[in-house]
Amino acid sequence: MTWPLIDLRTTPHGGRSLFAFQPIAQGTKIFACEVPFAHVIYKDYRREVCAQCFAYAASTSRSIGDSRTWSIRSCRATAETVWFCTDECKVTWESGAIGPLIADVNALLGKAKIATRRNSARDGYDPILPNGPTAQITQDYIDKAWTDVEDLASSRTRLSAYCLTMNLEDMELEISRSVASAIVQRYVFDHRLASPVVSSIISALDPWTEALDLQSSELSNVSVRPYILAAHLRVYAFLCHSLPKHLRLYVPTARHILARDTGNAFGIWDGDSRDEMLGWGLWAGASYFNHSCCPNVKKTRVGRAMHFTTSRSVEIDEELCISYIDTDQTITQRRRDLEDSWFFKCRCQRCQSEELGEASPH
Ligand SMILES: C[S@@+](CC[C@H](N)C(=O)[O-])C[C@H]1O[C@@H](n2cnc3c(N)ncnc32)[C@H](O)[C@@H]1O
Repeated sequence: MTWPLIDLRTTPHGGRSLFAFQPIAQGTKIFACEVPFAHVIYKDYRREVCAQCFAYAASTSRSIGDSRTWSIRSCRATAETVWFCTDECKVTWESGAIGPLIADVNALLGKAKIATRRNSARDGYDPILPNGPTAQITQDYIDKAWTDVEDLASSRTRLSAYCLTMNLEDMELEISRSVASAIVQRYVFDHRLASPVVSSIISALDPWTEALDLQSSELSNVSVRPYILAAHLRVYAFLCHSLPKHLRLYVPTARHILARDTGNAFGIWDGDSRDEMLGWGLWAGASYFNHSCCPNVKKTRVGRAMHFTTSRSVEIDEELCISYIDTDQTITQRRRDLEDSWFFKCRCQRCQSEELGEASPH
């Protein structure tokens, strides 16, 4: 699928961004990404979220007493049980190559996590970090930590010893599942078990290459939240230890996926009201949209797909932006949200003119 109305260009203010190739009327669908390249639904929501279309059971229950979980399920001996909103979703999921393989892998990861619980005395220190967790964060420090964990993973004996006492946390298991879902997709495409759903912005790229082409936020993320590095190293070690051999080959790419997850992934929400975040996903092509505090594009999740529609008419060569945050806030709150969670200073037109207003004498 090609998208003739949009064009990827480099900006002076925010890396690459999408622009209008021609004037576009309000309400036009300019891009859709049919499936997430990596995703996870949080453990607590798995019975309530359809594994095929991500429909949330509680959104459809009309009165008190209505069931808030789905009852149609797929349970194969080798796989994690998953639930569906309709028989149609179940049939679609079961006839695809990717969903059942991800469920198989998730069953393995769930069992492997239980084995890591044997030592529950981690108390904040993890030998996987070089020089302890308080060292200054630089790119060299991060690179050294990754070299060390790759070295650990090169010996099955040392890796097993480490993993059996690592006490992987629940959120680290969720991150592992998300990375594993990308690895399964790569495996399926490489072995031609299914054709990739190509909905690329850069049409020559397959979804895997496109995901790895996204901007990395590794250094900014780890600098703001140093504990993320230890979590990512544990996820890497855990995946090297737990995945079957044919998938383990792809684990070296985990660092690149993890570096691109924060800063590019979208939350999977229950609906427009965004009361509950059910998990997250990486819709690779969709992450080329920059942010604006006065956006002209609206992002909507339609089942597994992300659709992008103009929210007003757009002129030729105008930048096409969504909003990453609540834009009803003041410039100070917006800046704080973008800098804390997205690690950048917003250079959109609204922020620039509000900045000038702040600077000018009253
Ligand atoms: C999801 S990516 C968007 C695509 C990205 N520009 C690229 O080249 O891959 C988000 C990153 O784009 C940049 N960005 C997005 N919106 C911006 C804005 N309004 N002002 C400055 N930088 C922005 C920031 O570096 C941010 O971390």
